Amino acid sequence: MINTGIDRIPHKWLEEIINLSVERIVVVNREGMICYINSAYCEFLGTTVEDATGRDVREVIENTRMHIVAKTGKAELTSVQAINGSDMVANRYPLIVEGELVGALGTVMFRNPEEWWDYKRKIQPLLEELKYYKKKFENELKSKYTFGDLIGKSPSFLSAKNLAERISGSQSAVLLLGESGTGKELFAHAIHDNSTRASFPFVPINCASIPEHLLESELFGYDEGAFTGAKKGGRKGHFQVANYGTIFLDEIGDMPLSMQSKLLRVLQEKEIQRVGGQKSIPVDVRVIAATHRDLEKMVEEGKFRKDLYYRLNVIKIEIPPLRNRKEDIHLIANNLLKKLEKRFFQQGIELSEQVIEKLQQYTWQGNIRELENVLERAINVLDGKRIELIHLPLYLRDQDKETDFDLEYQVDKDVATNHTVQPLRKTLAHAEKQAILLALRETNGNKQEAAKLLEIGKTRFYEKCKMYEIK
Ligand SMILES: Nc1ncnc2c1ncn2[C@@H]1O[C@H](COP(=O)(O)OP(=O)(O)OP(=O)(O)O)[C@@H](O)[C@H]1O
Repeated sequence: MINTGIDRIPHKWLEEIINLSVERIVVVNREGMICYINSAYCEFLGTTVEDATGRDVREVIENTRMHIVAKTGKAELTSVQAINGSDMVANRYPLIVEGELVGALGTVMFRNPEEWWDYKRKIQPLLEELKYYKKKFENELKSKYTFGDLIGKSPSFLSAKNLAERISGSQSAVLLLGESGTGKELFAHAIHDNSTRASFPFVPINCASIPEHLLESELFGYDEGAFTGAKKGGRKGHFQVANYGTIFLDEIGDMPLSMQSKLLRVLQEKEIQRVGGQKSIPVDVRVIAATHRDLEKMVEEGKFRKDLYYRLNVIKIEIPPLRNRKEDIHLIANNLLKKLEKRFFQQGIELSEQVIEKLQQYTWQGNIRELENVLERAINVLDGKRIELIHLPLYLRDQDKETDFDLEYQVDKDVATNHTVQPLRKTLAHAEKQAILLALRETNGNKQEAAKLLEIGKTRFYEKCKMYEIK
């Protein structure tokens, strides 16, 4: 046998050596009976060495796992154990002598109570801060709106809302279409909230706001050393964070083509690969995508992948613009006022009849977001409780002047309500295409007749048909 030198240490030194190396120590046999426990540990536990020795460790130490380590032979290092209302850090080692598991040895870190208090004083605020951010992070990953928050009673809005409610439980992808500010994000929150995934994360991403070169690592994460500046240990991407939950890809129409193919692969394979990583990581995520762009047209123009469009467009929900549901304006305005009252610590603010009328006349290019801004501005300049015309921005107040202009430059009602101002070139092209289609309809597809109706030559007519891709 190798002489380790321990034999040369006088026996009565041993206990002091142990006590100096670790303040609190306990040794149990395979049955979990305490063979040895030092007085410092006993003092901390509020017992005595005489009382504790020979007893089952579970009777002496709260939340202990020493009896388990004595059986499994597997060490448990730096595990947090609550004793006497404090979180202690315990190390538990299997005691193996001559190759045989004979029990376990446990130590509790910190050499004396002062050290523990000192540690606690330094660490406790950090733990609390960590807890606070953890909670905040978890809350941020929860859906913040329910279907109850989606205000509107107009048939077109209700049909979108009912469809969204009906398909919430499904696992299929959803595509939300609608102008900016119509409430696409609200719909996505509500769908997640009403789904079986509600207790898992809801992760909203704005594809337009992330620089192209970062999008992949943001969505799929990266491994350590993937690029200069990559964090040690790598980082999870949004898809991994959203596991078992829902990812909301807002402004999907702004996703670069190169990224579209990567997204398509993830949707098909249901697994991701981190940037710089080799491993495929399975993910179970429902995708809700949204855009204000005309995706079909983008597909035609080769700006959006057709296969990805079909993947995302399993359930399409179109949210109508505010100007097409004027009957909802008053209702939504009142609802927004209630929210704003809370923010501004006010109560009982109301809209005058003329204001309601003005709000209903306006075309709301920015939809509900614009309405929200108009009301917030009004509250800021309000003296009493009633929002009057004077509290509205000039462009809204002076709609009468617009009416004068309307009288002078009479615009068809249909054009005024359904069309936004486009570059003249685009508007003319649109009108020309419509005129050709109308003529062809009138003549049952006879091109010569149609050209005659339009009073243009045959060659020009064929050229234009080619240009507008009319067969
Ligand atoms: N039906 C609704 N009832 C009440 N408030 C709504 C409704 N729809 C939208 N809002 C409010 O309007 C604002 C804009 O909504 P949201 O961000 O969901 O629109 P969006 O279509 O996603 O816009 P963007 O395309 O610009 O991202 C939000 O403040 C939201 O609370």
